[in-house]
Amino acid sequence: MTSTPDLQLTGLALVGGGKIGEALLSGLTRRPGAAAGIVVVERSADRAAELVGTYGVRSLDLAAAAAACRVVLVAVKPQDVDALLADLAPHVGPDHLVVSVAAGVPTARVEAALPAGTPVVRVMPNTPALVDEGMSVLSAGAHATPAHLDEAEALLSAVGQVRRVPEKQQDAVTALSGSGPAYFFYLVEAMVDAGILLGLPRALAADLIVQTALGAATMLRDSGEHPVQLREAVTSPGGTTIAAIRELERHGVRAALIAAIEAAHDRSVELGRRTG
Ligand SMILES: NC(=O)C1=CN([C@@H]2O[C@H](COP(=O)(O)OP(=O)(O)OC[C@H]3O[C@@H](n4cnc5c(N)ncnc54)[C@H](OP(=O)(O)O)[C@@H]3O)[C@@H](O)[C@H]2O)C=CC1
Ligand SMILES: O=C(O)[C@@H]1CCC=N1
Repeated sequence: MTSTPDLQLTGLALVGGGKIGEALLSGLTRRPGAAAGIVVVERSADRAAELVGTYGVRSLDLAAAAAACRVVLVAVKPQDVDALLADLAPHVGPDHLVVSVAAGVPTARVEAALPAGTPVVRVMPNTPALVDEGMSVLSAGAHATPAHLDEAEALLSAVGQVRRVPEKQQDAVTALSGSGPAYFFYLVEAMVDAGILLGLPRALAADLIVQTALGAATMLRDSGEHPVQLREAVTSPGGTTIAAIRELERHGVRAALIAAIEAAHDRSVELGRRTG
C-alpha cells in the first residue's frame, strides 16, 4: 500500500505573494515548523517584507528560491505567467515539481516554457484556504506522476479539501470554485443592502446574513439533502419565502447565475491562450 507523502517542508517556493498566494501561505504556515521551509519570491520588495514579517518565511530571488526548493508554486497572474516561466526555466528541471494556480493556463503551456520533462501540476485553489476551508482541484501535466499529484495534494490539503479532475474540466472548475467565493460575497452584499433598505442597522443585517450563510452552507454539507429539499423546507405555503422566490424567478436570477458562471469559464479559456 502506498501512503500519501507529506509535504517536504524544506522546500516550497511561492512565486507571487498576492491574494491567493497569501491565502495559501497563511494556511501552510499554520503547520508547526512549516514556515522555515517556505520561501517567497515577490516582485515588490515591500510586499516580500510584509509576508516575511507576517508569516516568518524567507524571501529570495527566483534563482535562489528554485535552487533551495524542489517545489515551485507559481501564483502570478495569467498575464505574467509567460515572463515568469522564461525567468524560471534556467533554474528548474525534472527533479522539481512546478505547481501552477494560474487561471486558464494549460499545463502544456507551462511545460513548453520549461526544460523537457519538468513535472507540472495545475491547481485551482480558492481564497477560503485562508481559513482552512479551501477547495483545491488538481490536474496532472504530461510529466507529473501519481507521486507528484500526491505531493501536490498533500500541500493543498493543509488548507482545505482537494479533488482531482481531468485537465479539460479545469476551466469549469475555475468558474465554479475558483471564482465561487466572490459570488457568495456578492450575494451577501446584496442581502445586507436589502436589510438596510428595510431599516435594519448595517451591523445587525451583516450578522444575520453571515450566520444564515454559515448555517445554510453547513446544512448543505452535512444534511445529505438536495438543495431543493432544503429550500422547500423554508418555503411555507402562502408565506414570505415564496413571495421572495417569485421575485428571484421574475428577475431571472437563476439564468443570470448560469450566464455569469459561463462567462467566467469563457474568460478562463481566453486567459489560457498564449498572450505573447
Ligand atoms: N485570487 C483568487 O481567488 C485566485 C487566483 N488564482 C490565480 O492565482 C494567480 C494570482 O492571482 P491573485 O493572487 O489574485 O493576483 P495578485 O495580483 O494579487 O497576485 C500576484 C502577485 O504576483 C506578483 N508577481 C507578478 N509577477 C511576478 C514575478 N515575476 N515574480 C514575483 N512575483 C510576481 C504580483 O506583483 P505585482 O502586484 O507587482 O504585479 C502580485 O503580488 C492568478 O494566476 C489567478 O488566476 C487562482 C485561484 C483563486
Ligand atoms: O478572477 C480570477 O481570474 C481568479 C481565478 C479564480 C479566482 N480568481
